[in-house]
Amino acid sequence: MRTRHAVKEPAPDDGLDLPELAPPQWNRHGSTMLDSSWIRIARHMPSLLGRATTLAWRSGPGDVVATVLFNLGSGAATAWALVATTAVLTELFAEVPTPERMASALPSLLLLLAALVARGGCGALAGRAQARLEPKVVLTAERRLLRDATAVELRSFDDSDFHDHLFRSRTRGCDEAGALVRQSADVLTGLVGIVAAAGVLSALHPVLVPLLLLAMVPQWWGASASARMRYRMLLAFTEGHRRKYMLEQLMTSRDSAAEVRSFTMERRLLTEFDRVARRELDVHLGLATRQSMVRLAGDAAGGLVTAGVFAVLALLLTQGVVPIAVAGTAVVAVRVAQGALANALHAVTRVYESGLYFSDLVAFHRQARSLLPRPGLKPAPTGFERIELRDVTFGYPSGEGTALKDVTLTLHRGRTIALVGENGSGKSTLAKLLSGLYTPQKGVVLWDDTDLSEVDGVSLRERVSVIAQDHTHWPLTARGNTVMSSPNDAERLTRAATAAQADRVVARFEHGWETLLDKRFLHGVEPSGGQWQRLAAARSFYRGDDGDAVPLLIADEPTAAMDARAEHGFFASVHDHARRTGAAVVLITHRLASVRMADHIVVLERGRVIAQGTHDELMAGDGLYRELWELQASAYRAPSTPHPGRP
Ligand SMILES: Nc1ncnc2c1ncn2[C@@H]1O[C@H](COP(=O)(O)OP(=O)(O)OP(=O)(O)O)[C@@H](O)[C@H]1O
Repeated sequence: MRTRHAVKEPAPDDGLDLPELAPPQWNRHGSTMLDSSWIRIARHMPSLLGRATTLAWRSGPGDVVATVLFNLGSGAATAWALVATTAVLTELFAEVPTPERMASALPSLLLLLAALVARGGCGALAGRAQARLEPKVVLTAERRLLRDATAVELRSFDDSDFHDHLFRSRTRGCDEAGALVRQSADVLTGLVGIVAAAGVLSALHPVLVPLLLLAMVPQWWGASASARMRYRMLLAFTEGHRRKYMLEQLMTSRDSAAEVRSFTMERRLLTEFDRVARRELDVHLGLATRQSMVRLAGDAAGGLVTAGVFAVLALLLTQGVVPIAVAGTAVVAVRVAQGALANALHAVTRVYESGLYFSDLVAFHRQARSLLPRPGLKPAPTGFERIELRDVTFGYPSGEGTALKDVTLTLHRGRTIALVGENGSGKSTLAKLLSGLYTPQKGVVLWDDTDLSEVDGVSLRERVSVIAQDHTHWPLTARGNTVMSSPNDAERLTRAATAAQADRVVARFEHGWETLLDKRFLHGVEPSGGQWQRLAAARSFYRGDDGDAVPLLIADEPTAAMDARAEHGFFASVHDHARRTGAAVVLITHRLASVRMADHIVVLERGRVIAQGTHDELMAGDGLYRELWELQASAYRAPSTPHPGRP
């Protein structure tokens, strides 16, 4: 019988029919820009220009001074050129024979030429200073972002708010800081041009200034319409672009290449791509028509108003209100001012837009400041005889409920403690608290009598060696991946590599320890999962092999990808490490056969310690540990069943 709500099975060449995407972080201010009025933009302008100046001053004060001075110089040269134009026209229209007119106009002509050269030179030098300033500003913003991102406490990365701010700042904030400064300088350039034209015209005849303002109205309208058009276009294209990007990634990336083929997804992906691309093309064509209509209307309005302004000038001329030379200069000034205004208006909208994205960066810095470790903490103790957790409770900022609840246990120097429990029971969280990456919300972690919440995190982490469950594949050589930030020592490297059996991995690399472990580099190689794990284990043995300086070694699922021989060797090395260095070792693993060797075993369930003791003690009871142990052991003890169909 058919169910009423049967799900339609896609045909193999149907697209993927992806649902609506969440709004992209990098374009989150697009709709704000679409709805912003000039009044709103003008209200924000002083503070944005102030911010741009401060930012620019911090990054390159010399270039800021040069930008301002050369822009002012360019404005002065524009005014000078307009005055010289009037003088040239006055001489040319004088009622004297032509050779005499030419001769007397020559000095003014030379002055005009000099003014134009000066204007061009100042413009070029201002442009150079601006071009130098932008990358410096971006660099300052990037450095500050990276400094804050690496300085904040680890828990910040579990906070989705912090993530959003960091992502937005990284993807657009820094570049927009540079754009904010560049566009602010463009606003200055445009304003200087307008002021120069208006100043000269008001000196020539006051009636010319309102005429100039009138001639600028179509520019204003054109700038508003084209800015709105631009944002509408960006918004309309965003969704399609992102879908196309996602599909392109799936079809071209190395990670998905094998599955695209194994599950024969090629046709469905291409069909979906075509569908999205066709929709995007339709939007594009529709917008192109509307854009040309707006441009046509803008040009027509601009032409009409400019013709009107010239008609008024002609009237003033015939009435004898302004002489012909002044009218000629006014025509030039109107063109200069219109050009400057168009540039300034475009720059103003971009300053506003960049300012919105830059505000994300400012918000990130503000948040990062509140997430820095407390200042004035004391250095970590050099060692301990025992580590004690008393009633420790911990919950992740973005997690639901608590990951650890009222955990109390003790670790001793030179002994191995194993944490066991089902997925999500809190083992890794407990390891992170022990390694000083997180601090509990309730209860204390003590190294002898020192409460770790009173200890500087960096100095504490220098005393702990960790093999993380999701260890990082560093884009470094095999040596770099093992030594990390410790001093390079050949004997120590050999010891660590032997303990983790990473020496056999390295022996197979053509360049030995100098082999780059990243395929993105020339001659780089990609180790297998198990080879990476051996290297990660060597990394922690290396760090731990530092006399008494590193008294705690934590291994979280260190052998999940290792073969049976490597796994056995690793656990033997861990116990040997504890005996040899006197360090306390915390071991997290689901392979209970390896746990048996631990001096003490702690069983966790839903964030609570439900049992602890030695293997024999726990096996004597009837709890979770015994149940899990029996399950694993029975898999090995089960008699082999013949394969159906085989004799
Ligand atoms: N970064 C995080 N943000 C929010 N919740 C988290 C985070 N990491 C872990 N948790 C939650 O904390 C609880 C304990 O997780 P934890 O990783 O400590 O378990 P585990 O015992 O190590 O599990 P596994 O055996 O699968 O590695 C789980 O409910 C998990 O969903």
